Amino acid sequence: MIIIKLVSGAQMGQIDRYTIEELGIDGVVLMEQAGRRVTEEILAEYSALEKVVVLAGKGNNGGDGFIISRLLEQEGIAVQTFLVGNKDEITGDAWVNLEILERLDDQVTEVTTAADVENLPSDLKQADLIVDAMLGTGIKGKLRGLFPNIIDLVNEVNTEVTAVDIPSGVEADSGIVREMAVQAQQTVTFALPKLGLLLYPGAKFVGQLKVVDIGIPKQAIAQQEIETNLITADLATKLLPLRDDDSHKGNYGKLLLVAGSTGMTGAAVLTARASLKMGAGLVTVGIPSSVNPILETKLTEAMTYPLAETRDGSLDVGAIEQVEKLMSSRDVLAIGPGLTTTGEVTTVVNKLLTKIEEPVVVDADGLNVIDDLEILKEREAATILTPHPGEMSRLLEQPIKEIEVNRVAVAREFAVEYGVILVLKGSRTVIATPTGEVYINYSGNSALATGGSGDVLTGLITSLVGQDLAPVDASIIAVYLHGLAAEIGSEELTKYSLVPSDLIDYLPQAIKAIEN
Ligand SMILES: NC(=O)C1=CN([C@@H]2O[C@H](COP(=O)(O)OP(=O)(O)OC[C@H]3O[C@@H](n4cnc5c(N)ncnc54)[C@H](O)[C@@H]3O)[C@@H](O)[C@H]2O)[C@@H](O)CC1
Ligand SMILES: [K+]
Repeated sequence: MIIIKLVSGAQMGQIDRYTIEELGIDGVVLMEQAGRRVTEEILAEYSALEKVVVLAGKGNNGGDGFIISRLLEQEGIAVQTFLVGNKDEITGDAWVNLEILERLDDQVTEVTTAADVENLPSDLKQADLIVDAMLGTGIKGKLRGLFPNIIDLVNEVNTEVTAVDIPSGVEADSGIVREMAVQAQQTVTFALPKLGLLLYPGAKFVGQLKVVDIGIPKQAIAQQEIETNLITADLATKLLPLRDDDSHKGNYGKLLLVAGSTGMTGAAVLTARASLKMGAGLVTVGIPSSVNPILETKLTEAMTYPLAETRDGSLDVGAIEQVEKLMSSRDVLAIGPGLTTTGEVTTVVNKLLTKIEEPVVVDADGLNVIDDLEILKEREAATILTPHPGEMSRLLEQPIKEIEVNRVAVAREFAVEYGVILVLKGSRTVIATPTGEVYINYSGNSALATGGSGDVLTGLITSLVGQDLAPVDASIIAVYLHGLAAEIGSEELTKYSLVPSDLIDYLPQAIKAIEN
């Protein structure tokens, strides 16, 4: 599948409602499929189950749990079902399934008091598997009642857990975990992945994620406007530009990278090398003149251009005209890595953002010195901003924490408001477009959490924009390959030892993996 849509809890609810009310597929039928699919995944994963504990909540997630209890019993497995709540509080489809279970004489034990909770640990410990069907997409606010205690117990025992739809305690819309959530080894989710399964901190609790079809028709999904997509390998493959044998360097873009300053030439080198390795035609690095000789020795294929500088070795306003001139024969500008924020850098960056008529990628110090966001709205060519949460926090004048718990919404609102492509970095990088489309990246690991990896990403994005890719497509491929190179590289070098220049060395393997 090339595009995988990601849904919020509310969107999934709408899809369910449409399926039931407009299409007339009974909710009990959907629930039966849901329970059956989870049971199949459990049986496929665990071949020798003897004892299973199903923990059910009072909503439809619990209803799925009752079905799983019934189906596992039918397989000859000893199942104990606990309902966190009173039986007489159960309604609708969940009630139908609770009744069936009771008619089959499969006991459902109510857990309603602290004393009941104290009795749970021995059963949890003795089980081969716990099925978490307590809370699904219907969770609201802080965990109430006995849930915090029960979730603690589940996480303390050594028994493996399969979560139904979403680990209890994780919010489907955001991945927010208010105080705790069930730590699952496997999560079987219905129809479409929920955002909260991919976004941190929720993602940590999911274990292996399986998305199963429960018979919701495509039409019900199409009827929802879903603007959040998962970046898949297939999507990266589809977008990767082909290279024609009958081509020359002019076909692959002329890049100008304005980067580096005294003490930070490495940033310029990483950006330039990454852009070349991604296939750029011609790369020029504009750098404060006194450090130009360093770049000349560190870079072989790229050209360098000494720019006017102040006494401290950072850009001087004289660089504005120089860059404008250079850009008259270049296709794309990247500005920011290693520039520093001192002296006249602010004026240089802000002026260039208003003057340059080609696409611009702004990163690092380039982002830190934007003093008026309104100038972004006035640009006609594409602008790609690649902040990490700290830079985003400065741009928006909002605490990092608020950005971290709201990555998708923050990125989307900013991209729409200012008409830019926003690449909000972090585990699960979020790319948002001026029309409000969002792409979430799944590749990558903690090896990327080190100074310099952002410079590599900037090089990749700029390179692909230079190769005439739409800015959003360039960002999608770059972010995906960047993460994939980290995954491949850290297999050999470990997540500790992989450094950004290694990322560039592993880029060819990442490209090979997605090349058709
Ligand atoms: N709607 C449908 O047609 C289908 C829904 N399915 C299941 O239904 C689930 C959603 O069901 P519901 O909307 O009933 O919601 P849930 O079952 O996820 O949760 C609702 C229950 O949790 C309680 N609750 C909510 N927040 C709480 C908190 N913070 N602390 C303590 N208790 C809290 C509510 O009082 C209510 O009893 C999905 O996750 C999925 O598992 C599946 O059966 C497939 C079909
Ligand atoms: K659950």
